[in-house]
Amino acid sequence: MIKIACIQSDVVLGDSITNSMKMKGKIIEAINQHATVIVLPELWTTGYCLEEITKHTGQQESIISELQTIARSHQVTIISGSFPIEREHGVTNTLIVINNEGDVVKEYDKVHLFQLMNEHHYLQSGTDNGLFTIDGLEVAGFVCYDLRFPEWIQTHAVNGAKVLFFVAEWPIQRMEHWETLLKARAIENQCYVVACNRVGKDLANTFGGGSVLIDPWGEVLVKGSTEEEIIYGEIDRGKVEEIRNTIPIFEDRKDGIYKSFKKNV
Ligand SMILES: NC(=O)CCC(=O)C(=O)O
Repeated sequence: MIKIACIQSDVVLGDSITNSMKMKGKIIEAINQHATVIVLPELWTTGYCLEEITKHTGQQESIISELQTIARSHQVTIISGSFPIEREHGVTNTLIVINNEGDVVKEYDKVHLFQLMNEHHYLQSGTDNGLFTIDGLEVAGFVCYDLRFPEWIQTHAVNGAKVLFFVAEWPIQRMEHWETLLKARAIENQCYVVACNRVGKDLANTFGGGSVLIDPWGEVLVKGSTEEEIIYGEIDRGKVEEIRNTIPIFEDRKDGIYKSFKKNV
């Protein structure tokens, strides 16, 4: 069993220092509750202050380094939400994974930028996949709007992922979509889904929380409210195999037919 914690926090817009001080306290709280995998939301250090995002990118490295120290000292994995990262071609919205030895083992740049929140004007999208491992278990991580692209997620399941992590700033008016899509991704991929969303408001949006742990049969094991809180749940490594043996969708897929699809009319 792997004990997971999702830290569903509020974010002070454009204040990486305040946000990181608060988050470090919450991570220690989760460690004291014996969580060994800790998940944080999307852009939790800055929020969506995209117009001035380049002012904040310089502060991210030292925050990531502090998280690495916590991960190493307490031997926990931190799926540390996403950060604005300055790259040669521009700023990316990047999921960072730190393993229980304190090493950054994955940097996944959000592939699908969300136009409704102006990401395409300020950020660059990624092209790499979200696969990584936790103690030998193959898993994958995604950022918020990526959730709406089932082919992208399923490609990771076909390539071995057994747990799908989503980090998000998902507004409250679309919570029905959030819950339905997360459940669908769990059922259609026969994977655990772990999703961590922020709460609170920025200048344009109120965010809905509702962080959740769903098993590979689609059962919701634990679900957050619309307030700040840490939700806890457990992943049973054997459960994915059990569900995949019951309905063997990965054996029954017809990849060849999907790829050779031609419209005849
Ligand atoms: N931060 C995001 O990518 C938000 C995605 C979202 O709200 C949606 O409805 O999709």
